[in-house]
Amino acid sequence: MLLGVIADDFTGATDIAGFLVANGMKTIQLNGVPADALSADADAVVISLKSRSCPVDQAVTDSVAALRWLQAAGCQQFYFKYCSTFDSTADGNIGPVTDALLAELNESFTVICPSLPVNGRTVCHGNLFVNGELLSESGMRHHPVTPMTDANLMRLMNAQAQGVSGLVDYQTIDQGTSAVVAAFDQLRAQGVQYAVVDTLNNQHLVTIGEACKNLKLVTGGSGLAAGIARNWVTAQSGQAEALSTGHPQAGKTVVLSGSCSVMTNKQVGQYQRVAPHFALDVKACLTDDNYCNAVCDWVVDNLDGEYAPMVFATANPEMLKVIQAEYGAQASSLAVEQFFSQLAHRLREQGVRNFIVAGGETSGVVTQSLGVKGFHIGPQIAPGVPWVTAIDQDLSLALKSGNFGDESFFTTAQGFFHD
Ligand SMILES: Nc1ncnc2c1ncn2[C@@H]1O[C@H](COP(=O)(O)OP(=O)(O)O)[C@@H](O)[C@H]1O
Ligand SMILES: O=C(O)[C@@H](O)C(=O)COP(=O)(O)O
Repeated sequence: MLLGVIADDFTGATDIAGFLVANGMKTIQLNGVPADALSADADAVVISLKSRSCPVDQAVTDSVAALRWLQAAGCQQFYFKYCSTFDSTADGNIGPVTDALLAELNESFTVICPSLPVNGRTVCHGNLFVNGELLSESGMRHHPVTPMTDANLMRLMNAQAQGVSGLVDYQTIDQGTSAVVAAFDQLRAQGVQYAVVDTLNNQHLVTIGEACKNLKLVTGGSGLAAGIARNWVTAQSGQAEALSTGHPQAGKTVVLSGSCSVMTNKQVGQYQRVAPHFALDVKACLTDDNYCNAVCDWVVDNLDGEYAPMVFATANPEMLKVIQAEYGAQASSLAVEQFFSQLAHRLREQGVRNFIVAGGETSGVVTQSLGVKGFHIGPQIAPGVPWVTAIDQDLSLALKSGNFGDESFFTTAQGFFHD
């Protein structure tokens, strides 16, 4: 085992696992920290946690446990994967988890690299942009759990973490790997622990990846995975083998959407035109004990059409504001998550074998409730969203991060089925 990845949510984990496979590393994804050692033929192991929005102590404990497991598995470099839109406000978990991982590794320096240019996430002068808009002016400012109202990564890290952030700007990165390594050395000498790295394009990620070769810990979105994988890939890349084990089979399929992102709103809107759909009533999730059975029956009645039925909680910012004002932001999002968790479990009992899920937290609860231990990684439906197949059950999932994929994502995903 070469590379160990600790991902702070489940869509994030499949996102980076997909990029590692695409860049030639045989990769396996494990849901949570396994109780035992693993004898798998893999170059990289991705452990998915649900640590993005949980209490900070739990995020630290779970992340350190994952690190220790990966060390015991023989990994030589470690990658803390978080969201390409950071998804972590001033009191978020990225800073404390980074500090704890550095301390555990006896290290004092790492990079902060959320960028993913293929999906429009870039960093310029330390500010994170989403499709050319500042993060704080993008749809992410309305996120139900982590509303991002600051785009400056140094400021966010300084608020969350114990240490100090510095910047490696894009002019330095344009100068190539040795200039970036020299900038890291200079920041280290100034007492900086976290180097925020500007990234405008994929070439920058390759340069940053090379410059990170000797860092025990790197942190970032999935974009940096391509650069890091290059440092490890050997002639016997396992891409084709890994892709075939992760391919989905035709079978009963459902779409569950618990994301309220701008792109998921568009995807849900488009899919409603062609497929049976059911809009969740948050009040019923909170108050009606029989609601889940009723929705489950509706899904089962609609499984035989051309396209899979969709159950969605997805709401636009105005609708979300009304719901949150009435029931509370935390209570309503929890009720929706619990609903999807129960529904997924019941649908599995009804023979559903393919789950297309939109939303990181939503994917986390669905995967946990299905009791999947880990995944083989299959083909990418869209950048950052591969089909994955359970290592221990006859079950495939497409775990879509809120803002990933294009408008026809849900139909495109169903075009991958083998008989
Ligand atoms: N209609 C709704 N009302 C309140 N909360 C909602 C609603 N729809 C979704 N949510 C909650 O919003 C959160 C969305 O987060 P997540 O699933 O991670 O999506 P994303 O990938 O877009 O961040 C979840 O906690 C979900 O339960
Ligand atoms: O890095 C990303 O953008 C994704 O991998 C990711 O973490 C997405 O999180 P959600 O938007 O909560 O799905």
